[in-house]
Amino acid sequence: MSADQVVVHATPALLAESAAARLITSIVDAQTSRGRASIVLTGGSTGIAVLASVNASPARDAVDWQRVEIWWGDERFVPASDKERNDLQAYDALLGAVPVDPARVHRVPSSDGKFGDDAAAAAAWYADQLTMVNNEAGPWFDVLMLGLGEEGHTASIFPESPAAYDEGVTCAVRDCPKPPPTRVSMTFPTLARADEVWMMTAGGGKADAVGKALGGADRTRVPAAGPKGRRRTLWLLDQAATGS
Ligand SMILES: O=C(O)[C@H](O)[C@@H](O)[C@H](O)[C@H](O)COP(=O)(O)O
Repeated sequence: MSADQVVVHATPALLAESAAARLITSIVDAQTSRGRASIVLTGGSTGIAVLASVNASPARDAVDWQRVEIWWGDERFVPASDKERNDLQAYDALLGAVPVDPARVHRVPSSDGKFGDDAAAAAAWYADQLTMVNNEAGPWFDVLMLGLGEEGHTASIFPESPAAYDEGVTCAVRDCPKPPPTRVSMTFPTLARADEVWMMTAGGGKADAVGKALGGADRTRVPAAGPKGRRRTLWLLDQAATGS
């Protein structure tokens, strides 16, 4: 596994624009070489800003949006219409403006969906979808995007939480320190199934977590240290998140 690569941009806006350009190119490259592309979206301000930048990009429609498999690394387990939903924020930022194939947009069930308030059942269903769709050898995802929190969480895996030790495909997260409290998250084994992992964050508040993760912290204590791409792991940061 190659060493993590760090790319630093002067501002959060440049980070979002650059990551958006990188994402468009990565999807086009995957579709050219493999006939399809599979990406994992993240919630959080940086993750959504990247999607908005993709939508605003003149190159947006270089992507064949019909042939993109779209997943979420984590989702807030709230009603489908709740603006806290990562999928709703992704639709507002990008997915509502491009011709995605609904059958290829893999949304995590909501708390008012077919499993009611059973987050574990929703997580299990999502795990089944992941294993059913990704039934070939090799990476499940071309690009897996993640944010991270000031205390080092990524997706909805928080330090020293049960999710940090879960060896399944997905898990239900309860009493999450970051509201909303109940979520569904991919686990470390699933976050390890990407060709490329992009850790994307901005702001001085994240500098300590970034430094610890890049410094080889244990993933159970600093979950952002865990996810690594099979071919490449990129840290896409603004200057403030480097702490310098
Ligand atoms: O659903 C979520 O909340 C996200 O997946 C979460 O992991 C997020 O990416 C980080 O908390 C960073 O969020 P910010 O970029 O807003 O700080």
